[in-house]
Amino acid sequence: MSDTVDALVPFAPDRPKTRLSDALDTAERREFAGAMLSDVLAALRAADFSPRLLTTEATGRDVPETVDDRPLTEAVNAALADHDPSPESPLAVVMSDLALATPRAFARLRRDGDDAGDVVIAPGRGGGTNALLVRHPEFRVDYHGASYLDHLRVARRVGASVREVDSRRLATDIDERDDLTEVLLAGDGAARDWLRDAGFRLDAGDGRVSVERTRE
Ligand SMILES: Nc1nc2c(ncn2[C@@H]2O[C@H](COP(=O)(O)OP(=O)(O)OP(=O)(O)O)[C@@H](O)[C@H]2O)c(=O)[nH]1
Ligand SMILES: C[C@H](OP(=O)(O)O)C(=O)O
Repeated sequence: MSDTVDALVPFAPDRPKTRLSDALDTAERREFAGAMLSDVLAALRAADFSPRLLTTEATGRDVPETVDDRPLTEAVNAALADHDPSPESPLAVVMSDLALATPRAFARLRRDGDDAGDVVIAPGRGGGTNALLVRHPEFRVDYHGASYLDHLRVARRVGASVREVDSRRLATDIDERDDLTEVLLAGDGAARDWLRDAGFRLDAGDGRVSVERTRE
């Protein structure tokens, strides 16, 4: 396997993070999604991945990108077909909202050896699939819903072995207001800084840790 592994990072800057609408307005969601993406790209690079955005519109960022406005599953499957993954040329698919991800956590996806796995899955809390590393040419994705279970089924159908990465940092995707607590507790990058600058603070007032916004 070459030293650097290609990593596709789906990104939808046109309608970012709608489930955070109760915490952030549209412009803020765009900025915060961009900050999380910056953290993910930096951690991937530090773990020797070579990231490429799969984005619904051009971002102007200093990273290679493919613009594809088809729905997520269709766009990722087109990229998988195009890449034709193999043990010598794997393709990772990593979501852009993993604000706690570290180089060390991403490095766990790309372990070599006999038990490396034809498909490596880092499940998200709640049944999603936050990161994949695909070495099998016939594996295809089916996102949304309990995609983790769907991906286990797809792997079984095409005869691909599965290795699972059980990592709190990869399992924590930032979708809802409560998830912002995790960013303030365990993040150390641009997303954590963005939240602090926007006035978000941890609040342990009633014994349960949550976030409060001290100013708009
Ligand atoms: N290229 C592409 N990326 C997408 C699309 N939908 C979501 N994404 C990205 O896929 C990842 C997971 O997205 P989700 O958390 O399911 O959805 P989201 O759009 O970020 O947020 P919600 O609007 O709250 O569902 C994130 O990196 C998104 O930017 C899409 O249609 N095309
Ligand atoms: C893309 C989707 O993300 P979620 O809706 O679980 O955040 C999934 O992982 O299937």
